[in-house]
Amino acid sequence: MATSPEAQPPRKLVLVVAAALLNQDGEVLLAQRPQGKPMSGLWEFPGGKVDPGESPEAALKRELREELDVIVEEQNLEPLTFASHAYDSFNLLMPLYVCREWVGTPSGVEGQQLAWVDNAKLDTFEMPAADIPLIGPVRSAMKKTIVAGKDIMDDTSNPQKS
Ligand SMILES: Nc1nc2c([nH]c(=O)n2[C@H]2C[C@H](O)[C@@H](COP(=O)(O)OP(=O)(O)OP(=O)(O)O)O2)c(=O)[nH]1
Repeated sequence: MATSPEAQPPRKLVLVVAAALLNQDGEVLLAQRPQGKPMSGLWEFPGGKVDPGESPEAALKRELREELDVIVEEQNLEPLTFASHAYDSFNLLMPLYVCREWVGTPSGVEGQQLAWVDNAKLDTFEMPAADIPLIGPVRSAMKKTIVAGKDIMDDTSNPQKS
């Protein structure tokens, strides 16, 4: 007998916010989930759960400070896309922001490995199932950085363009 959606056990909704930090070379920062946590070893976008009463942007600013020791301004968090994924025990809803400006050098405060990853290598990092549909939009944002950077270089090397 086919199961109707109503027959599925209820899962709680978990709201997580995450950031694709993009550097000037068009690379994105990924963090490896530490041992002892669910999905350990997989590579994810830095972020975490939104606390009750907290705005998504405030939560992301807090998580990036706690996890990476970087300061971001909310105005530098640009909404990109979101993930909506049914894990076995919960439904994940995860807005993903692009961040191109921050203060500080990202470091793995909680002992997590970090990697700056270029477009060509993104496929080689194993990510949580929820993140797979995010890769396309992140790649587009990475390409935009490189195109914008090239325009700036072209402008400085060609004074007649200014
Ligand atoms: N930060 C982040 N979390 C992700 C991504 N993809 C994905 O499925 N997740 C899931 C993993 C976790 O279940 C949840 C993130 O919550 P979290 O990092 O605050 O929680 P956690 O499981 O590490 O542990 P805890 O804080 O509850 O102790 O979202 C991603 O790209 N970034």
